[in-house]
Amino acid sequence: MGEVVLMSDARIAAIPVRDCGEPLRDVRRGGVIAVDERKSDDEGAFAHLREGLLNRLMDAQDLLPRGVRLLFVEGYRPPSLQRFYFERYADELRAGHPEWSAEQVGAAASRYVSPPEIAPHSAGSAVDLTLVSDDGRELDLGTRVNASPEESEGACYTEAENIGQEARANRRLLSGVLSGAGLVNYPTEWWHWSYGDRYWAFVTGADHAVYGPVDLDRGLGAAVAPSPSQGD
Ligand SMILES: C[C@@H](N)C(=O)N[C@H](C)C(=O)O
Ligand SMILES: [Zn+2]
Repeated sequence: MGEVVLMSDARIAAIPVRDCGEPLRDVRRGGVIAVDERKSDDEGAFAHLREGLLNRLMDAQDLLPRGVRLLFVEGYRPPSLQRFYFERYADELRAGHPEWSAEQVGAAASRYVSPPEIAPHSAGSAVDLTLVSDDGRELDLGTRVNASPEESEGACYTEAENIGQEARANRRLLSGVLSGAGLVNYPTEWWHWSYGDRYWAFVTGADHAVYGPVDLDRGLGAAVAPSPSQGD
């Protein structure tokens, strides 16, 4: 397995954000991408992505062989929800490892949930997804989407070796089409991919991220971009 750089790494937070102001779009419009409702919320926030990411997802869909589709699970996540996920998991880790320092808890938590300050989902620049057959059956990717490192004994890591051959082949297929469309993977989660955020900038060598945190503008599904220098 190659080096795993966690979201909590100081090199990620150090990357400046110059938000391009692109809107959020609803993935459900147009019906090109299959959408799973397991993360749905009253406002449909979960189904939103930055336009540039959605376009790339549609490119990736086109690269898949006949009979296989992307299954979108979660995109935009309001900062309050991100904080809730992060704190809940950090609490679990603290309870299991009372001897850990705050830094150890933060790093371990960021294997599975991004620190709220840099969260790509809250920028509309990350997507959790898997593969389905035409008849809606989820393909074997080795673990369920959102299996934690503890639950999956590390099999959630994209390059984990404790998964079967079919799951490995399906991960290769998913990685091939998403990388081909310009997305980058978070290596602790086979289902988490992003474009335009700080992690993407780190992996691709871009000198800044193009998407920072946004608010969902109710009704319009547009993004309210923060000040362009945010994160500098
Ligand atoms: C919680 C999981 N679905 C996820 O999205 N994790 C990444 C690292 C995140 O929170 O950005
Ligand atoms: Zn994710």
